[in-house]
Amino acid sequence: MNRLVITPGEPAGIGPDLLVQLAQQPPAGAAPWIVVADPDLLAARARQLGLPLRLREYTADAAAPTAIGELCVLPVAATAPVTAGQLDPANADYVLRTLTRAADGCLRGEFAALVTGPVHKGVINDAGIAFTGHTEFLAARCGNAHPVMLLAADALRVALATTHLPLAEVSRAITPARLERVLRILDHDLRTRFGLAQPRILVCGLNPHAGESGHLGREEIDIIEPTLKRLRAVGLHLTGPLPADTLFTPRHLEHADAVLAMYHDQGLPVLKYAGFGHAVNITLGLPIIRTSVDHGTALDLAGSGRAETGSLRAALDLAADLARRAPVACA
Ligand SMILES: NC(=O)C1=CN([C@@H]2O[C@H](COP(=O)(O)OP(=O)(O)OC[C@H]3O[C@@H](n4cnc5c(N)ncnc54)[C@H](O)[C@@H]3O)[C@@H](O)[C@H]2O)C=CC1
Ligand SMILES: NCC(=O)COP(=O)(O)O
Repeated sequence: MNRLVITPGEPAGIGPDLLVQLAQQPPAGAAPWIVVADPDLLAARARQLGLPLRLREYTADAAAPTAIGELCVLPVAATAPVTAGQLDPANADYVLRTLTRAADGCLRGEFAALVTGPVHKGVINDAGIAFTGHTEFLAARCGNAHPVMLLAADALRVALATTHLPLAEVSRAITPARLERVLRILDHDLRTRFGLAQPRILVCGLNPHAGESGHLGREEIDIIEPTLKRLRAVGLHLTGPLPADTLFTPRHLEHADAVLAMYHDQGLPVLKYAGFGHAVNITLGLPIIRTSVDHGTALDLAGSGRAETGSLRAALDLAADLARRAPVACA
């Protein structure tokens, strides 16, 4: 079984556009893919974009590669009518039903990997559902796995010690236990999923100038350095903590396979500057393979035909590669 499953994400965003647009292109990668979505929504978005679309209903035992202009759809009905560009909390449960169906299919081996389109975290919360992101949602769905967010663009890979956390909570969350868990998962998954025999990981400090010997913060001295020392002793190849402002320069990066940033906006702006439009988000630490686009819902572009499919294609290609390369086993 090498089928990939895709969730378009927020129905008012560009996710449905990207699927309709992708259907017009030669198939991405060798693996067939199935979309979990409302067929009427996809047909309506295709009409709005003025693009031809044939929908074929998915059946578990007959998933041939999809022809140009066609999507293979596992139908899940939207809760409320969808207008491109207009969020509606009534469809928050629809978004989560598509994700749940796709993730559960991966967990039971029906699909080889999950590729997600962008969701709108705010509107799901507006519907009264606590939700910080796919990463945390999928970790919970996979039996409370510890997820590690990694974004990759060309040779640059940036992982995060914390995911969707308000900045005011980050320092408290950088504990020896969390850092050790994240670094072990990162090292393990770079070996098993990316085929790196001895991954070289650069670790950012948390504070300006990595704390300036304790004068600008003590997390480096009290938490990060001792954790790195302990993990080096068991064979992990770790450099740091390094000041984040100079770590992301060629002199350091040419000697690294991945960077561990302490929080979302320490690492991702650099990654997106380097590769927005073709970067891929990968969730490590799960018992399933999950890749995703590097961008959000882009409500301003939904239904316009101006959304670019580069990151979704890259996410599909990487998901197919990862599924071919390695069965998933957690650290
Ligand atoms: N994987 C996911 O589910 C992600 C979801 N989000 C969510 O998306 C929502 C909107 O986030 P923003 O910060 O506004 O980021 P955004 O990525 O949606 O938009 C930022 C800018 O990039 C443009 N853009 C985004 N994707 C594009 C594409 N494929 N082609 C051409 N231009 C594109 C947009 O038009 C906008 O100007 C938020 O609720 C956020 O949480 C954000 C990132 C990832
Ligand atoms: N900036 C990346 C991001 O927010 C992706 O979150 P997730 O929905 O993949 O957890």
